[in-house]
Amino acid sequence: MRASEADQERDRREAREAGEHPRKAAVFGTGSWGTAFAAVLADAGCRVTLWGRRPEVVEAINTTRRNPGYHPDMELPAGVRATTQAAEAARDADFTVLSVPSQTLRANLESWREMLHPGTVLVSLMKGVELGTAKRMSEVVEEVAGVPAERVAVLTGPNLAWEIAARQPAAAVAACADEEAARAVQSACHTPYFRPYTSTDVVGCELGGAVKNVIALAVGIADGMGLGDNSKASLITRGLAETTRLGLAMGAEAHTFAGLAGMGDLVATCSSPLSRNHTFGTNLGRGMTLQETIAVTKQTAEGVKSCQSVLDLARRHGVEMPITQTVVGIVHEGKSPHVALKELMSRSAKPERA
Ligand SMILES: NC(=O)C1=CN([C@@H]2O[C@H](COP(=O)(O)OP(=O)(O)OC[C@H]3O[C@@H](n4cnc5c(N)ncnc54)[C@H](O)[C@@H]3O)[C@@H](O)[C@H]2O)C=CC1
Ligand SMILES: O=C(CO)COP(=O)(O)O
Repeated sequence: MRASEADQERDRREAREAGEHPRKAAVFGTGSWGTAFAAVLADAGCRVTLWGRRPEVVEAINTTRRNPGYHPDMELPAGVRATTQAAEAARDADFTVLSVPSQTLRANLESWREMLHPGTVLVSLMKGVELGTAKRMSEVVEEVAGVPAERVAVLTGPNLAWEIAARQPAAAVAACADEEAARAVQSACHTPYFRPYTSTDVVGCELGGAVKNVIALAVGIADGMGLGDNSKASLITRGLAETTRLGLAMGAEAHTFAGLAGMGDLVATCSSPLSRNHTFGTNLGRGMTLQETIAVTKQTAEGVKSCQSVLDLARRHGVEMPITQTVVGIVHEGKSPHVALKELMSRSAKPERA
């Protein structure tokens, strides 16, 4: 047993001996990340109830300890059980973890809000911005659940679900306006392979997660067009610059974008064939139409919708986001990647700055 495992086992034993109950987490969403994160929480010592809307998925999890559609090779720990009953999942939960597609959060949470355990900390795993309102997920949670910012946390970082499900080492950020709540989330999901740091910069952490999906679409498009590593590195670097520019205009802290929620997640997502956003972009860059690309995409690629709300935020805050604008042009306005690239490269010359 490694030192940190031994420490954690000792903490759990001491907690049991002190008569403390194991922490309970409800995870709403049995997709790729909800399922993998449920395993992280259970590995960290939480009792976890997963809510899923599809009875056959819930049944498979409870009878085979596997979620065949998303993680056929991962055996879920004994501490995870699933239900289709939201009230059952939410009951007594110290942490209520939300992992449904961002654009469905508002409607889902409206139906769950009466069931939430009083005092629960709501934790968003989602990396999108709501269409129309341009609200970040934590803002939607506060508004719909009627809870203060001090009880709404965000868990983000370079966390491709398949790698976490394989228990490969990764770091993350647990962010909340209330540092103590951020620490509670950190402790609830800290395992020998999953190392969360804390932050109070919720705005920066959420923007890092949402905008990297848009930049990953751009990098995927470039890959699909057959462009090489210089193009990719330029998009990643200038993508981070425009993310930081938006973040600063919205009150985020600059260093967040150099950290796991910014640079870390951007690099992971833009480099990985596991990324749904990157793959979506690659298909577009290879010449598939939007409809063909949507048809072959089986999971949530948040950047496809959120590129519009990110651009909306940029306009509201008077910030230039040329890569985001280019992605919106290709994905939603039928612009050819070749024309869009030419336009991006022919912008006026500028000094390099964030
Ligand atoms: N998969 C990953 O590697 C990571 C994903 N995320 C974020 O986590 C969030 C969830 O993503 P994934 O689990 O990967 O997506 P997914 O596409 O794998 O799963 C989405 C889940 O939501 C369910 N769902 C779809 N529409 C719904 C609706 N209207 N109401 C209720 N449930 C609905 C699906 O049945 C599925 O269980 C996204 O915001 C994503 O950006 C964050 C980090 C890593
Ligand atoms: O957020 C992710 C990794 O941190 C997953 O990225 P995709 O949604 O593009 O698969």
